[in-house]
Amino acid sequence: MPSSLSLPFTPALLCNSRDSSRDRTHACIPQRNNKESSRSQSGILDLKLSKRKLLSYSAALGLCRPAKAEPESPNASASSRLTYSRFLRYLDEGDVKKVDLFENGTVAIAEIYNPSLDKILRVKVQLPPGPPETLLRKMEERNVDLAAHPMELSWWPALFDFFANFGFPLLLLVSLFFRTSTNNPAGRNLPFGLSRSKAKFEMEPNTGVTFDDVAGVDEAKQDFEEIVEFLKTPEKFSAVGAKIPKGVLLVGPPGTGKTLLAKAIAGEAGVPFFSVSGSEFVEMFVGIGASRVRDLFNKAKANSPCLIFIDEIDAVGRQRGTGIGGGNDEKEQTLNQLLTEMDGFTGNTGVIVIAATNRPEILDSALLRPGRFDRQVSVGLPDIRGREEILKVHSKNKKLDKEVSLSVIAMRTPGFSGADLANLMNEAAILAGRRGKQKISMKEIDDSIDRIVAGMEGTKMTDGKNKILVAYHEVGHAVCATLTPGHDPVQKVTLVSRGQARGLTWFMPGEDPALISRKQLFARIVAGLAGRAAEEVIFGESEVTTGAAGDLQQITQIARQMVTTYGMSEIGPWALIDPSVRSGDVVLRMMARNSMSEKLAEDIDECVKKIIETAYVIAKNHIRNNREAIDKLVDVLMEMETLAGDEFRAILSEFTNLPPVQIDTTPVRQMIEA
Ligand SMILES: Nc1ncnc2c1ncn2[C@@H]1O[C@H](COP(=O)(O)OP(=O)(O)OP(=O)(O)O)[C@@H](O)[C@H]1O
Ligand SMILES: [Zn+2]
Repeated sequence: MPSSLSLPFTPALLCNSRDSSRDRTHACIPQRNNKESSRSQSGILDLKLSKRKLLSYSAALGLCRPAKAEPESPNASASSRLTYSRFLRYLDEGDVKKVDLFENGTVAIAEIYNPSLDKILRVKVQLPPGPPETLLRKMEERNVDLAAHPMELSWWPALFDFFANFGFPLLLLVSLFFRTSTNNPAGRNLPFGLSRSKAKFEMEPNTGVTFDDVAGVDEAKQDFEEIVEFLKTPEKFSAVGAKIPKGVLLVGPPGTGKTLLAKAIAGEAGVPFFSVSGSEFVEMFVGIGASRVRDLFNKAKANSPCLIFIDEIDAVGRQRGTGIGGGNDEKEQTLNQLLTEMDGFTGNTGVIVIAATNRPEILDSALLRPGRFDRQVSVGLPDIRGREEILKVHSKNKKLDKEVSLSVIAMRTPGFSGADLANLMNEAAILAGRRGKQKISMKEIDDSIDRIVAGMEGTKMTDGKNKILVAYHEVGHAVCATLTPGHDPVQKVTLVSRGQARGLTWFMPGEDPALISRKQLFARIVAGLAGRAAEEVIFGESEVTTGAAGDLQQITQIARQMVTTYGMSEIGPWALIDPSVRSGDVVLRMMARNSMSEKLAEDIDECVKKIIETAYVIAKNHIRNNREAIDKLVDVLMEMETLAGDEFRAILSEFTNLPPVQIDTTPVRQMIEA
């Protein structure tokens, strides 16, 4: 079976973490394929091997430069790169001897035996974020000497790499540098007029953003009210000897409005807003970051009261002294300078520093000490009410059709961040424009959600065996989901491909995924297995395809989490894996597994297997017992290509008694408001 057929149903009914809710909304969808970062938020269902990961994985592969010196080269050093796929090949052949993992397991330095040279070569391999457990297991099985370093790879191998690529031009640059600096004995200037103190920060005298522009983060806004007051009238606080925090750490996943919130604080207080990104502080030349920090604080103090916003503080604020060879001097100097500046605020200088990160756990503890960033404010992904509020903000300047219901959109978009929702409304407006409409209708919004979640619409499948197979696979998902108590209702089933998915079955969530019962999780496993079950029952065991790969990854993940995280198995209500062990933290995950007894690890596998086997039997029974209905549904789907949830249920109910469907936001709202 061609691998292109793989993942026709990329099962998202089966949720994940950052996108957990989203997946829940739309079963059978691939993870979003738009801007994604490896920064993930631990959530109720953290699917490590989600499609999102697979996408970023292939992106990582795509990013690998053609190996400059593959291990065949006798000159290979650790800075020689090897593509991930070639690395896997060496691993399969047993030629990988030693692997050191860095950067949370995303970068490996591997020692590989090259038989033709009879030599061991050191290469650098970019791994996908959160390398699959199977990769670790494979390395263990092949007796690879594996060491994980909870630190970042020091800058010098990167420099090595840089020299290997740009050695000659760099020599030229260096000679130019000396020429210019001899002209300027103070050495204050760098080549080509790049002044050492050239500020890389931006200053907005008035952001024009207010709290009304930031929705769904009421608690965070409350936390900042006092700071706004202070920035408005610092003297009021100084007069009574009140000490106002100098630094606040804003923690939250990407796109949740951290920058917007910081701007709104400055806007509400009517003070200038200085912003800089942590990664911009750090430059190749040691000392520049520190001088930029000095510069920034000097300018801020001269403009007080004001607000400094440091985005991605983790880029400079990681724990110090952890790189190979003692760490990265430039970063350390920058961080030290930042600490010095913050300590240097005596009394109320009227400068507040807000820093944003989505990885507070990797920050140097010195940053979090009293007098520095000693307050933390969290902004999470918005809940259903928050999404509705954010949608209101972003539909203010848009012409919406009367039938457009923001609460229905909010319901259909669990897992979306504020930035995603802003993007959604914009996409819908563009689509309406392209369709020559005067107003945005629900159709444009629905299409935009599909596009954001599942990717661009693909080419139509031609009639033939593959199309029939995908139709049975999708109808299998939809029928089993409908017949299994606890599953969300089908929103639509379609053979229109999107992204890498050949067909999709979408579900309408009944509520936000804050609390999911065991029954619901089990129902997702049954429905997730139903595509494969349909293939097997209808076409025979030997005809099943690679199309269920994504489904299987997701349901396995859910089953494993039921056992290890949610205490929903015979092992009992224990957290067998520390929830802080997030999908990306491969090092911690390995340690967690290693610290477990053999017996416990076996028991976990046994329970996971049992859950999946039971669910598979149920799914196959549903397919066998409803064959007539399924055949009819496949006929109609082949003809129409897309079936709306109601149409689907109407046909299915001709053959079987269906449980009543409730697609109504009211109960959710009542629940939230209660
Ligand atoms: N809570 C929100 N209310 C209204 N709009 C929002 C909200 N959150 C995000 N947005 C929209 O998304 C855009 C991007 O958000 P912003 O840059 O503030 O996120 P961020 O958390 O700083 O992201 P990152 O971590 O990626 O820097 C905003 O300009 C705004 O249009
Ligand atoms: Zn499927």
